[in-house]
Amino acid sequence: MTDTTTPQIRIRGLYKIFGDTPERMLDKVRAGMSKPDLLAQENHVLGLEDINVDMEAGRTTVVMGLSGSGKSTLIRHLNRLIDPTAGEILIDGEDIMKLGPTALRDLRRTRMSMVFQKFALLPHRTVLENAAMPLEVRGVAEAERAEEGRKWLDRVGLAGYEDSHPHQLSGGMQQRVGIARALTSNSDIMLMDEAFSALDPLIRTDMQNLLLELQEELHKTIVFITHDLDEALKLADHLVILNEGRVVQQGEPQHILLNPEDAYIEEFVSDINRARVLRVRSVMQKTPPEADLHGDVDADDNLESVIARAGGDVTRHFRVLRRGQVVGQLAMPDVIRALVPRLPGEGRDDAA
Ligand SMILES: Nc1ncnc2c1ncn2[C@@H]1O[C@H](COP(=O)(O)OP(=O)(O)OP(=O)(O)O)[C@@H](O)[C@H]1O
Repeated sequence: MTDTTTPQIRIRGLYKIFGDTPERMLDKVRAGMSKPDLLAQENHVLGLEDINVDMEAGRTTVVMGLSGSGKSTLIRHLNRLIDPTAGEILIDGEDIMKLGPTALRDLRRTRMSMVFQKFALLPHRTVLENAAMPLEVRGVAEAERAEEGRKWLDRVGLAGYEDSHPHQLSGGMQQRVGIARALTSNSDIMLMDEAFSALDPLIRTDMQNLLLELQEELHKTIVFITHDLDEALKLADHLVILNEGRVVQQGEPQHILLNPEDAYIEEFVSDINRARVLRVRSVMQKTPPEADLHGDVDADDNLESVIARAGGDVTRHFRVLRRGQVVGQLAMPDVIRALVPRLPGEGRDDAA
């Protein structure tokens, strides 16, 4: 992963108000009218309020929030299933509100793909036909689409199931077909709306790992919606937390975990297994170590593995490597401090 990034999707000052006269409600919302007041006094629903998010090319942006926080409303703006009440959505620098019907169809068919919570496979079509569907819609010849479909089915672990029908597969396998179908479309942008939420926990973990593996290789611009914080922390390069239609905090997941900006986020992250989620790079000291440390750890190791390495010895002090280069040092007290959430009355941790 490089450190230089470009936003492929930019959301600027986006508002969505549901009701009969949403534009007339904008000034009231901008003047601070709350979501409950807007509903009680004006009979309008505040879906999204002043959303500003940049989604980088080749990275995974996770939008996380509880039910009703506005996640689906947000993702549906990206392919214009919903039009905003105010604000802009730029994809590759282009304002998608200005697209004509042909350009909009092109955006939906070739520039982005979707993976749905309920898989949305065609029951009477074979697995291969489902996987190749984006190419069929574009009028690609059968032999070519079958080849592409096979390639991606193989890549998601479904070689040998080409002629099966969706109902013959388990939920996890059906979602693999959903992912293969998205990859067959060869679009840069993948929208994933609660894509793993219908799966059993172990299968869900498998699918998350599959997505991480594919992403290492393919560098898609993924927009992943979830209500599950563990999933969000695992998958996100950039994490956007929504509450009541507003972005309450966004940034690198490790940074959010170490620096919750308000009580809502603090409470949200309080139950997380920090040792598993936090990485050495986020808590190490960046100064070069002096000699005679107790071995090496990798900047991307999680703290759980460092604790295992230390074997109960709290005086251990490691050298930190990234791609074979020394990038810092990590003492066990740094690890312990990062694992204990901020106590009342203390200052917040400093993130890397
Ligand atoms: N068509 C609509 N008309 C009126 N209100 C709507 C409409 N669509 C969404 N809303 C409201 O907008 C808010 C955001 O809903 P949204 O479905 O985007 O949330 P969500 O975070 O995706 O929730 P869930 O996880 O339950 O799907 C909610 O208050 C919802 O009731």
